[in-house]
Amino acid sequence: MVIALDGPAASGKGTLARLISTHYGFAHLDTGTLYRGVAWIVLSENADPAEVKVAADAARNFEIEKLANADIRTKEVGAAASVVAANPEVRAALLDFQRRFAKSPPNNTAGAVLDGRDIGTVVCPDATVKFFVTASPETRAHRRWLELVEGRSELEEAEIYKDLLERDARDAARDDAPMAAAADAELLDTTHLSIDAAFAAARRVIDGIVRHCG
Ligand SMILES: Nc1ncnc2c1ncn2[C@@H]1O[C@H](COP(=O)(O)OP(=O)(O)O)[C@@H](O)[C@H]1O
Ligand SMILES: Nc1ccn([C@@H]2O[C@H](COP(=O)(O)OP(=O)(O)O)[C@@H](O)[C@H]2O)c(=O)n1
Repeated sequence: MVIALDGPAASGKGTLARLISTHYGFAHLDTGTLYRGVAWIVLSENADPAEVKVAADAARNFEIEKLANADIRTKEVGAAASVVAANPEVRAALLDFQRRFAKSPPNNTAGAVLDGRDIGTVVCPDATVKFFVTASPETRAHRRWLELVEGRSELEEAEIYKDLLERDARDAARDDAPMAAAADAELLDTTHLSIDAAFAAARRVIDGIVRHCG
């Protein structure tokens, strides 16, 4: 069983994916880590994320273990991730790993949960359950600000808001696997939902589909 969660930055898809994976005992892959990882490697080589060949080489040689001590959650790495993610060669290099994870999750778990931007549309179009998780831009910026200020108190919320909108626009406008809700995705707007309430809503959808199928 595969559960796909897509949606814009800081909408809560990763939080939901982690809770779902723990609750159902499924393996979880945060696919944003792959794009952030490639971006981090490019930036650490002092190269430009927009350089097609450099980013493609980094993606082809990518190993998740290389990120052990990398700080990939920063705003700068997020912005560079959305630049390398628009490169079709980068996307092609990372596709196989994601599909293999979904098909044969590690530790033989009964299912896999993947979150990203194109899981329900491109990576796993046959996923059992698909969510498109959203929240208002103001809510998302506030959540990301709360998350980032812990380590980097100089960041302004307005700066984060601008960055999220730029990243969303780039992710939605690219030609290859743009961020989009699959036609059969459940829309989950978390703007006015606590984490617990969003998780309960997701569980109702999953349990309903599983009951219907099984
Ligand atoms: N429903 C919610 N209400 C309040 N905060 C939330 C909610 N969902 C997620 N968060 C918080 O918002 C931040 C971004 O969530 P995250 O799951 O990382 O988003 P995404 O994976 O979509 O980028 C995290 O600090 C998380 O704890
Ligand atoms: N399946 C995916 C996952 C991430 N990405 C890219 O990677 C960037 C970082 O993804 P992320 O999921 O870590 O970002 P957040 O939502 O956590 O801020 C996104 O802005 C996208 O450009 C993608 O293109 N496709």
